[in-house]
Amino acid sequence: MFEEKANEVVAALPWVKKVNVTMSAQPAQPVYAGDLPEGLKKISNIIAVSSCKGGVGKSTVAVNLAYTLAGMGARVGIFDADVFGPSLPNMVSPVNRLLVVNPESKSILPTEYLGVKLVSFGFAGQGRAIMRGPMVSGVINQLLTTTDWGELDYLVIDMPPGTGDIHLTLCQVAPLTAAVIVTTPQKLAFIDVAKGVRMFSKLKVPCVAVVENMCYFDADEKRYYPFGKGSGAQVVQQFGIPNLFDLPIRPTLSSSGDTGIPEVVADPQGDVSKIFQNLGVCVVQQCAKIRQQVSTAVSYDRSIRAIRVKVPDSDEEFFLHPATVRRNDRSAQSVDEWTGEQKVQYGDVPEDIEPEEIRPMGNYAVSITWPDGFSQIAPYDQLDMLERWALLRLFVLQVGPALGARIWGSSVLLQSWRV
Ligand SMILES: Nc1ncnc2c1ncn2[C@@H]1O[C@H](COP(=O)(O)OP(=O)(O)OP(=O)(O)O)[C@@H](O)[C@H]1O
Repeated sequence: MFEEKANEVVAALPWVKKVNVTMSAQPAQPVYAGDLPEGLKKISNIIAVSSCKGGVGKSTVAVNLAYTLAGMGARVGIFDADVFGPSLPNMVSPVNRLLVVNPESKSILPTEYLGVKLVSFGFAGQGRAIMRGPMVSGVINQLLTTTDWGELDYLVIDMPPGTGDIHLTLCQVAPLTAAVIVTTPQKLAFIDVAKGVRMFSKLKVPCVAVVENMCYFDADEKRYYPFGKGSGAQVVQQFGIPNLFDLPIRPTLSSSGDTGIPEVVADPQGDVSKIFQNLGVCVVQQCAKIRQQVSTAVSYDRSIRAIRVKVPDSDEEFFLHPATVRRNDRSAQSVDEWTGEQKVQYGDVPEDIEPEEIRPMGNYAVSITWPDGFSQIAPYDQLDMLERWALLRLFVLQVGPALGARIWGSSVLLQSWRV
């Protein structure tokens, strides 16, 4: 398309006699090429698809996301990190269902289906595994790092459910670019999402999207929400993750898990494929942003004991008092997720607390590590709100006690509403 268009536009110039278009692309370099295992060196982005509970559709999302990215022209691989119950072998139909080891380099060669490279314990010819934790970590480590993935734009990792050892192993071995969290709309699932975001925050991996799977189904010209409307808005507010995708319950999605043809391949024009297209675009954009480090710069200025926030795409910057930032943490450790009641009291946070480390979490938040080891996720929106709140307080102090007290009262209310 680009070639044709370039030809057409250039040929239309009156002084052009002949057009010769050469298409080339500069492959993106992996972010941390330094100490990486050989097999991972030529991978540009590694995306973890994760859920805290089993059976919520994580593998379905991972596989369909991978084939969507491949459909967009990217070079893609899928690593099924679930050693106990690998799902990948049922969801795709490669001709070769066994991984091959290159006798010279001793590296594993992935199998392939419709151009996507695939590695799963289910293709290792071992049957279902009965292994203890350290063995599992070892197997995963070996499978991931000794595979010769070649040049890939995206490696999608279908993580095992939960937030355990295997996740730590994976994050130590492979530099994850971003995570996509899959959940279902039940109220309780919010707590799972929170756990997942927190785990990835500790591992310094930004969560770029949440997929709420099995949200609704359509019947008798009506839309039904069998598990309730979900807690998407809460996810957006608390963690500042702007990208939420609702996937419906579809018999075709379920059967595609058994037929070996991903839904986005079987029905590329269907509704479900459109949702995956949007998810794919979101992942591509977020990865590009993460790589370019265009996120808001948040740093700690020790000389004035203030957290400096630089607003993206502008020269504007503002400063926040570290203790105020810590006191306004909205995580489960600080606020009761059910009642909204504040657990951390004002006096619990020392006035002179200083952050130990501030790291960007993609484009939406920073992760702040405090001296007591607590890792706080502070969405940029929240930091911005704290700045407004500080300005409001200044205004109250200036307008005098009587009017000030009334405005102060309403601003305290604002504060507790987390506007
Ligand atoms: N939106 C959906 N509509 C209908 N069926 C679905 C949908 N999403 C997933 N399923 C089905 O639900 C089952 C569980 O999905 P999947 O294997 O993707 O979940 P998982 O979270 O990866 O599970 P596990 O933890 O066991 O790996 C599969 O049979 C799948 O086909």
